Formats: sequence, C-alpha cells, structure tokens
Amino acid sequence: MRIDVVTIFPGYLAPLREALLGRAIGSGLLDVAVHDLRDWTHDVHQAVDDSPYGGGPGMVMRPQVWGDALDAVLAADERPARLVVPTPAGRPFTQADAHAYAAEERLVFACGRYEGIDQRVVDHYADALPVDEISIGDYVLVGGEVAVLVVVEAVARLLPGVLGNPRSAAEDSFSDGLLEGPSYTRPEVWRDRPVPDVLRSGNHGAIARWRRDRALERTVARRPDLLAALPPDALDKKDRAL
Ligand SMILES: CN1CCN(Cc2ccc(Cn3ccc4ccc(-c5n[nH]c(N)c5C#N)cc43)cc2)CC1
Repeated sequence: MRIDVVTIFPGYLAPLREALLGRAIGSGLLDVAVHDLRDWTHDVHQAVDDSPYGGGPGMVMRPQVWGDALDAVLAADERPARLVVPTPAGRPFTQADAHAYAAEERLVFACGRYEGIDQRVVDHYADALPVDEISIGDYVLVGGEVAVLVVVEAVARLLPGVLGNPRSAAEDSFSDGLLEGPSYTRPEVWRDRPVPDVLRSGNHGAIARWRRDRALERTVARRPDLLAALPPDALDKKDRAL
C-alpha cells in the first residue's frame, strides 16, 4: 500500500516512521510519502489560506494550492487512490473503515488547517476518485495531521505482516462488537491485588466465559450504544443472563 500525506506541517507526520509503522515501511509493506503543501505555492509569502466568503472567524485554505498539490501527488503513481480528508464535520471513522482502507492500493490524505479546506477541492476530486471526509471523534483539533496519524496506524496494523501476532487484529476490540475486557500478566499479586483465579485455572471454557462476561459488563457500562448496534443473534442465553 502507498500512503501520501499533504500537509503544511510535514514534521507532524514524523511518528509515522517510528516503531511498528517504521518497520512496516522498512520492510516494504507500506510506502509513505509526506508532501509540504507550500511546495505548490507561488507567491513570496507562500500563502495557503484566505478569508472566508460570507464572513466568519478564521481563514479557509485556498483551492488553487490544494488543486496543484493533489494533481501532482495523484499523478505520481498510477495505482487507484482514495482521497481521505479529516474534518470535524466528517463521518465518524470506524474500525470497519480501517478494514476497508486496508484493502485500498493507495490512500492520499489531505491535512487541512485553519477552518478547513475550500469545499470545492473535495467536490472537484469526488468527480474523479473516491473521497471520504472523516472525523476521528467528537472533539475539536487544530488540524488534520493528528487524525491522519490515528487513521494510518489503525489501517497499517491490519496489513498482513505488520503485526507480529495476526491474531491481535483478528481479536480486536469491536471485532465482536464488544469492548475488550481487562488483561493481566505477572506477577500473580501486585500491591495486594491478585490476578483473578479463573485466569490461572487452566480451564479454557471458564476463562472464555469469564472474559466474555467482563467484556459485556464493560460494554454495558461504557458503550451501551455498541450493544444496541449488535445483531439480534449476537448475544446468547448466557450473555443475556449476565
Ligand atoms: C466558528 N466555528 C466554525 C466551525 N469550526 C469548526 C472547525 C474547523 C476546523 C478546525 C481545525 N481543523 C482544520 C482542519 C482540520 C481537520 C480535522 C479536524 C478535526 N477536529 N476534530 C476532529 N475529530 C477532526 C478530525 N478528523 C480539525 C481541523 C477546527 C474546528 C470552528 C469554528
């Protein structure tokens, strides 16, 4: 998979080259190119923004610069691409999106700043390729770069060979529609707090039941919306007895 990121703060994307993602890049599983939007400005001030039509606070990113940048970036590789534009007004990014994006040959991310990117940029490219305006959560950031780091990590970990243990991705939180329950490791007792006996029992059936119960409890307490979204047959009689 090839990933391109266009931003006015290339340094913000440096973490992409660390740790797991850095190894994925090094092993050729992932090809990442970060582009400075200002490389496509032509004025001495390298202006990328201007005042909003209709008034209002802040500035809006100019379509011309974005058009020149995205034309050049898209033309640099013949693989079909999906353009992903993080925005507070975007559709919520989900684990299902991460799986869908992991199947793409190429993702191009447009990182906005200020009050966002002139809408005509999204409208223009939507005539030529799939374009997603996504949000990583109901809180307000200052730009799209952090969202790109989140999305790229969520996607890259699903690529074959990136995670040391492929079972991790297969048994993700949300993969069965529930939150993950608590995890424990050595020592058996830490500051007078023991590991739950069932986890040391060797009784795999009882362990699976215990883990499912804890996942259900946590989901009820923290994300009742996930329960409501489960298909009718997702909970068995024992689940409902909890
Ligand atoms: C008067 N009001 C009119 C509405 N604006 C709304 C607004 C517009 C842009 C920005 C800053 N920004 C610029 C590009 C960009 C991309 C993503 C995100 C982002 N934030 N939160 C997420 N989950 C994000 C994601 N993914 C923020 C971004 C902040 C707030 C505020 C002022």
